[in-house]
Amino acid sequence: MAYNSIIVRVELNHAEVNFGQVASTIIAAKGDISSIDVIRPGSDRSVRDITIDVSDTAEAKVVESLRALTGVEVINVSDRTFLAHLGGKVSVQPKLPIKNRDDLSRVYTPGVAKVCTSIHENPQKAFSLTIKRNTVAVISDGTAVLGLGDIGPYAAAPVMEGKAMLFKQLADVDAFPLCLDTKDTEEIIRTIKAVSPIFGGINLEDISSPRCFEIETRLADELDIPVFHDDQHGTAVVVTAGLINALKVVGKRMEHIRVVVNGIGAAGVSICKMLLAAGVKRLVPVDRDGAIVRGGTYSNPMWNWLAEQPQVESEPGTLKEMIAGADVFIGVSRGGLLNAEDMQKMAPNNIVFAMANPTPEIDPEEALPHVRVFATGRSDYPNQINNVLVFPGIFRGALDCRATRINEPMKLAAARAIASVISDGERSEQYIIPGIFNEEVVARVRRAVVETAILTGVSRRTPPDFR
Ligand SMILES: NC(=O)C1=CN([C@@H]2O[C@H](COP(=O)(O)OP(=O)(O)OC[C@H]3O[C@@H](n4cnc5c(N)ncnc54)[C@H](O)[C@@H]3O)[C@@H](O)[C@H]2O)C=CC1
Ligand SMILES: CC(=O)C(=O)O
Ligand SMILES: [Mg+2]
Repeated sequence: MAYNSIIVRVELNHAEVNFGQVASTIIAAKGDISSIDVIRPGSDRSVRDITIDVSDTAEAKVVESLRALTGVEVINVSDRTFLAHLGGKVSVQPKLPIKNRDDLSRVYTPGVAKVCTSIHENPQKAFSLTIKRNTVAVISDGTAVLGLGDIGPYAAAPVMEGKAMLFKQLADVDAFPLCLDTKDTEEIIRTIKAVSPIFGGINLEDISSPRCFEIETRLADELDIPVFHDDQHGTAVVVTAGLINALKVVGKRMEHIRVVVNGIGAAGVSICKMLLAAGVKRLVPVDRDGAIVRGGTYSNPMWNWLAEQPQVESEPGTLKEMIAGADVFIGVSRGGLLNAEDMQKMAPNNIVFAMANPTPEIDPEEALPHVRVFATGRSDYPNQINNVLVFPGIFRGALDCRATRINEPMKLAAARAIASVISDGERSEQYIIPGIFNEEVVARVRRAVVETAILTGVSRRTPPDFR
């Protein structure tokens, strides 16, 4: 169930109603009052803003009950989430002021010309003399936005702006959202290559599979800056980190577990690949039409790759059949596919990562009594497994060492670094993955990424703290 925060502005006629009755009405309609602001006091009438946390399903009921209360006039209902988006969420700020003509002639023409000439003579100077060294593009075509599907480039923008905010706040990376009005693979590749000179890295986001695989591979090969499809690799890294710790909690090992991954799209393919690299020996990838089996033939080339892996089971079946006896379920598909009965069919000491956003594959309240370690992609339950734990630190490290790419060893090092933030004494069912605001996360991921980039020969610079 999704929760929202609304602000209801009400005028109370004190001869007919008191605030206690208003509060009781809200609570009876399943709203939770988090703050009250008096906008206009008065002995006969007063105006107040009441901030109410409420589930999606109860929101209309709360407002209707207030409207029905004698002596209450509902003046306005505003949704705090929409308010936070008014005018967008990011802006571009100059780093120095232009106070006089002298400043002007330095940052712009004529002074700027000699800097341009210098970069023309040595293009590598773009890293030191432009925003390239700290700027990443967050690029989507809007075809697989969260679990909402193909909602197009305009509707994708709030997610891309949100990622840009997270890049800046968590890792001081300047990120710019770009939403492309094309779904054509070649046109996307051409466009990204054409805009790439100003960027030090490309974070691909919410591009549906299987196009995302070719787009990323081609760009990574054809550009000399890191190209990272966050939904594939960011997700695989954070899942691997969470699983390393969850297995320690339940006392199982990668080599012995049977894992069902549901939703073999961008995130699912990359998760399967990383789990195989991490030592999983029994893997059941499942998509809409059921299990992808060893020896099967599919139109999706990545599914064919999976069908060739010896660790992939050969038994066909639906998700509900395949989940029986599984030690681990990882969902990167869509919301509301499973129920308590399915959880009960799993092996004892089961681990469930229901990561579809914004609605997980199973309602957490329904799952929790039947699952030993439970995680979602959401921030309102413990164990938020979300790629936001990965992309800021990975790019911080890659930019700092001017990596030409983000390779497999760098991703595995990042996963281990995230898992290592939680000590043996701290680890528990409710704490397998560090919180997003834990400053150790970016610091450790950055360090692991830079060290591994240097070791694997993809860095072009050694940051001062590594010399
Ligand atoms: N928590 C996190 O950090 C992340 C969560 N996700 C979530 O994972 C989901 C998938 O994301 P992407 O891989 O980027 O999308 P995608 O569009 O590339 O892949 C989705 C896959 O799920 C499959 N699918 C849809 N309905 C299904 C069903 N009923 N049963 C089995 N498979 C089904 C589709 O056929 C497709 O292969 C989304 O809900 C997204 O929000 C994705 C990335 C990170
Ligand atoms: C978190 C994320 O990237 C997604 O749900 O698509
Ligand atoms: Mg995404």
